[in-house]
Amino acid sequence: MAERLVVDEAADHAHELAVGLGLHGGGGGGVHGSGAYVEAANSVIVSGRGRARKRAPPPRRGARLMRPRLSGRGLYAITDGPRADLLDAAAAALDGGAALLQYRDKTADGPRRLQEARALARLCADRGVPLIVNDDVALAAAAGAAGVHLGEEDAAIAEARARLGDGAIIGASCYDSLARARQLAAAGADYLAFGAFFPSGTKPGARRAAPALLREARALGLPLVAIGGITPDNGGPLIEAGADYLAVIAAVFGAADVRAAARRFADLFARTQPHSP
Ligand SMILES: Cc1ncc(COP(=O)(O)OP(=O)(O)O)c(N)n1
Ligand SMILES: Cc1ncsc1CCOP(=O)(O)O
Ligand SMILES: [Mg+2]
Repeated sequence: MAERLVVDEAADHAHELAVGLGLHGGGGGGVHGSGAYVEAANSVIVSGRGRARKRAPPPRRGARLMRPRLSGRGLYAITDGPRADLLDAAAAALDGGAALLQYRDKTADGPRRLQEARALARLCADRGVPLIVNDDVALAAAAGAAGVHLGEEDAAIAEARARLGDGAIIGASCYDSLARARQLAAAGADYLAFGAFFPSGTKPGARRAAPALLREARALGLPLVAIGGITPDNGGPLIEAGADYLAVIAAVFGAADVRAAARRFADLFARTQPHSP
């Protein structure tokens, strides 16, 4: 236990170092590191710097190092495609209290996507909020994002983990399937996303899921994300059912006042708790 605390202390110190050195694209909010971050944590332990007092034993093969990569709850704001004011809109969502940000841009404009993803990664690092890139593992790596979100048409978790490292946040779409959620949890997903829970103008053809699925998925022990047509007015029951994060596009980035829209979700989380099973 004492050794575990030493590891955690060293990790905190190394996190600051890694962010300061620009080694860590995301960070804060309970996220623990990229590959560089984990290496930095270990070097702190080995060199005896900071408050580290004793060298920790090497982690068991396959064991998760230190704390989970994602903890907490709140709004998971997802960008809504090309827009001239992307950075300002993203900053407003963070000002409003978004706990996670996803860069989702389905265009094939590689140079613009790279430039935007890098700018968002810097913004998020400054705010201590993880940036997740949708679909594109290579873009997440090139931008220095905290992680990637993968659906059924995207790369496998193992491929993303190999490319992004042990500290990356890898989220996975489970749609309406608990069986798929079990598989993805076993494959190393850091959060499980379900939905769509409501009709979505952003993705009209999205498969639908029912809130009871969230209640069942709690047993998997990973953070749960709900997506699809979510607003501050309909999101409460999803939190009560077990959603740690509400992933939202239109009700945040389609709002005239993005900051105020994000704030309404932050307020919803502040006043809503999960129901016990
Ligand atoms: C948090 C979150 N959950 C689900 C999705 C959807 O992913 P996917 O099914 O791959 O669909 P696209 O977003 O790629 O159209 C998501 N992006 N984020
Ligand atoms: C990407 C995605 N996957 C299922 S629904 C959806 C879109 C969510 O956007 P909105 O919050 O605008 O319904
Ligand atoms: Mg996808």
